[in-house]
Amino acid sequence: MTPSDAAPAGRRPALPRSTDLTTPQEYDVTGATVWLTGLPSAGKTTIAHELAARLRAEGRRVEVLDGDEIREFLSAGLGFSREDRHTNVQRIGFVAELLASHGVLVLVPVIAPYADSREAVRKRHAQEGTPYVEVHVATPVEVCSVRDVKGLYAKQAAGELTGLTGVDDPYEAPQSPDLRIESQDQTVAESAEAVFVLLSEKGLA
Ligand SMILES: Nc1ncnc2c1ncn2[C@@H]1O[C@H](COP(=O)(O)OS(=O)(=O)O)[C@@H](OP(=O)(O)O)[C@H]1O
Ligand SMILES: Nc1ncnc2c1ncn2[C@@H]1O[C@H](COP(=O)(O)OP(=O)(O)O)[C@@H](O)[C@H]1O
Repeated sequence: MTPSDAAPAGRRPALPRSTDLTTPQEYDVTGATVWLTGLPSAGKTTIAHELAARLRAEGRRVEVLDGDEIREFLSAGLGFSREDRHTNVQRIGFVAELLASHGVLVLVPVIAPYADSREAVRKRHAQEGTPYVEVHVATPVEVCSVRDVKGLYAKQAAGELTGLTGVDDPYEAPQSPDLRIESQDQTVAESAEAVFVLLSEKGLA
């Protein structure tokens, strides 16, 4: 590596400028992690997929790191204790940052209930110089429990499940997210559009 190739402190080296990449856009484009935090049934997954479709239509490379899929593979064996949730969130944050550092827009619809876990992910991104955006899907628990997409609120109420985030397990709401979405007052398209506008304003979409 020559001195001119050296990366700024804390940043992994950029891809070398070589002729074997098909187009300059492949490495000039800025990636980012967009973390959608909120209660079960808040709308995180739905907004992520709506936004992903919109971004792909604009020609962006997008990955959705879905919480359920991650728990099936990368975080197989982890439960919902505070420690396991922290480990899960750090693993997802690690993968998200890697992808984002290579120009991918990474959408992460994962509860991430603890402020210190989210802060650690934000710090990792800052250390690597990778953009990180926090979106709080702030749907009230009363609305989430009526939606109850996976039947978890009903199970908790029936005594078949304990430790449900926002009911009998903590959810530490972000104090100053980059965006707060009140999904109970919006259509899915409006919620996704709000994130898209934010990304555009930040030069990330
Ligand atoms: N006890 C309890 N509390 C909260 N959520 C629960 C629980 N048990 C199962 N689930 C379902 O697990 C889905 C994935 O959780 P996450 O990986 O996003 O959670 S965490 O960030 O590790 O806390 C999460 O998905 P979403 O509903 O999409 O949020 C829940 O449906
Ligand atoms: N503005 C909105 N944004 C996102 N979801 C919404 C909105 N309005 C209604 N919904 C509905 O709420 C439910 C949210 O479910 P889901 O996306 O799986 O939540 P989560 O991933 O947060 O657990 C879906 O049935 C979705 O259609």
